[in-house]
Amino acid sequence: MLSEFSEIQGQLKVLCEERSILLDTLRQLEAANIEAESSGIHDGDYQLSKHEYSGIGRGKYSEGSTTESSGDIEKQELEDVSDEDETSFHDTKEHFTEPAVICGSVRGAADHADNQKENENQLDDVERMHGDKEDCYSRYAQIERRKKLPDPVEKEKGVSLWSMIKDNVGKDLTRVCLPVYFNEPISSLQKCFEDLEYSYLLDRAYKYGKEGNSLQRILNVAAFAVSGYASSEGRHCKPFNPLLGETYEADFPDKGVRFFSEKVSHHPTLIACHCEGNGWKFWGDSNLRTKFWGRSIQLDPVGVLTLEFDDGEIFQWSKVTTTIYNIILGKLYCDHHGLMHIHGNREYSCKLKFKEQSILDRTPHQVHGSVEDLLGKKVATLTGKWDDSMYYISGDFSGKLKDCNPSNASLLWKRDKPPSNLTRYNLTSFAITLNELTPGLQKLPPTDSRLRPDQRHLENGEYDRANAEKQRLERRQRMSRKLQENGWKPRWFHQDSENGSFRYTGGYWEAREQGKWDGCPNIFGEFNEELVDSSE
Ligand SMILES: CC(C)CCC[C@@H](C)[C@H]1CC[C@H]2[C@@H]3CC=C4C[C@@H](O)CC[C@]4(C)[C@H]3CC[C@]12C
Repeated sequence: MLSEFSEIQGQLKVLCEERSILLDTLRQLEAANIEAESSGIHDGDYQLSKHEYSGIGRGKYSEGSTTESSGDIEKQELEDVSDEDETSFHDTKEHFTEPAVICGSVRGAADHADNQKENENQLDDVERMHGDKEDCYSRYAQIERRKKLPDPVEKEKGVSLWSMIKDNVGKDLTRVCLPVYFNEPISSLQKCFEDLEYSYLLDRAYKYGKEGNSLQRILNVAAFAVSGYASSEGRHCKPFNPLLGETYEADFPDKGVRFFSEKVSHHPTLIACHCEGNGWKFWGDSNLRTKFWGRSIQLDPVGVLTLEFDDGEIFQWSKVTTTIYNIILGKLYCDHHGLMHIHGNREYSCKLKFKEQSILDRTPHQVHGSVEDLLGKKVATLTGKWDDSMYYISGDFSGKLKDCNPSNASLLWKRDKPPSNLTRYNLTSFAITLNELTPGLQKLPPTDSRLRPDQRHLENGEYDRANAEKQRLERRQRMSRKLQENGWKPRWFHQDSENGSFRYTGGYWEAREQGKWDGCPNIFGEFNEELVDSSE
């Protein structure tokens, strides 16, 4: 009896080991997949050698396999982001762990010298600021949105993963479909809208600028640029790579914004977006340049984001580098680092430094920076963390943050609390609402991400069906190169012939009003598979 038990225990141990090796291998595959997608190489362009697969079977794996499989990927060197000649920033962790905060949204930066005595409790201030946020919202219609994802229909199955690998040993990866196991039920088009979760900062920036407070305007814009990163904390799954021509609309009257995005190119992968709020417009297109470092992947977003206020003030910036660590072994996490320069066309510009996390760093995710006037004089200092909050102090404290009294710090932005119903995807409350088919969405075009079947099945926890559909749609995706070569054009964006950036051509919301979707093909439907083969 005892020996039987220990035998079973031994078998279990072997199975567990095999499972974790399998998961690591899948991570590697998926990592190669990310690299390929963003370099314009499609999922099917890999070959995984029999040697590597049989390695899995034997309980070993080759660490270099992803590098090998991505051998033909165009390797682009990174621009050297040298910050040496930039502002020298001081580590503020001693001073800003528990600052007493004055709400940035209530007063202008200039008043602060008189208000040093004010030592209010941080919580009250956050509430006060959030009260201000509510004020912004209450003008708009309220829409009832879901608080959690649907309960999964099936249980998650490790076993089917194993059989997937087992069944594909030695096969050309063109024929292998990577399982949805590593995906989150959100497409990259929807993920772009996550950057607008804290769009109230832009409403606030607009209001301040209109009142003549341009310093508060840029401070809120800077907080907005940082706030977009908050949702990436604790997220370990990959968004769905949209099909060419796939779109996503987000009409959020409750936030006073309307967002629209389209996948405008598959080779290279490019997404364009356009968002309108009260008194401002925000647009951009994004492409990722990737570098594979063995254990980590570095993603460098290429492209400029533009924010234009109705009074003509414009701000432009680019996103910083994101590195995903531990893609082979260990706990996967991502960090954002580098310099973000927010260029304004009027009085102020802003420089923000996202500090690279080091192993010994007790306070990771720090962001420091300053606002400069036209003469380069620092008029305000910013400090905070991209996954938590941003504060400012008026005046130049970049060189002497240590001497400054933390009660001067004013809160600009604080991240919302995580939802009470955490899923394995770690979506924020906002992200949970993005793929919901709310009652008002009957007139969606056939290209909307919400109608993508594999993503819907994953959201419902129907993993087998999701995998089958993903495989079918990936075959369709392989036609994209041919389509583009044959002159395929985005439906809602136009590429500027001079700088290559994409601008919204208009008409989407008007077409939606009438439910008229001429020129919007049923990209998720059935297609002629012969066309796929001829394109390869
Ligand atoms: C199996 C492995 C390697 C899966 C890793 C998946 C996750 C962590 C990766 C896949 C794609 C990544 C995203 C791709 C693009 C951007 C835009 C950038 O401006 C901010 C980071 C962000 C939002 C990345 C965050 C991390 C991310 C979601």
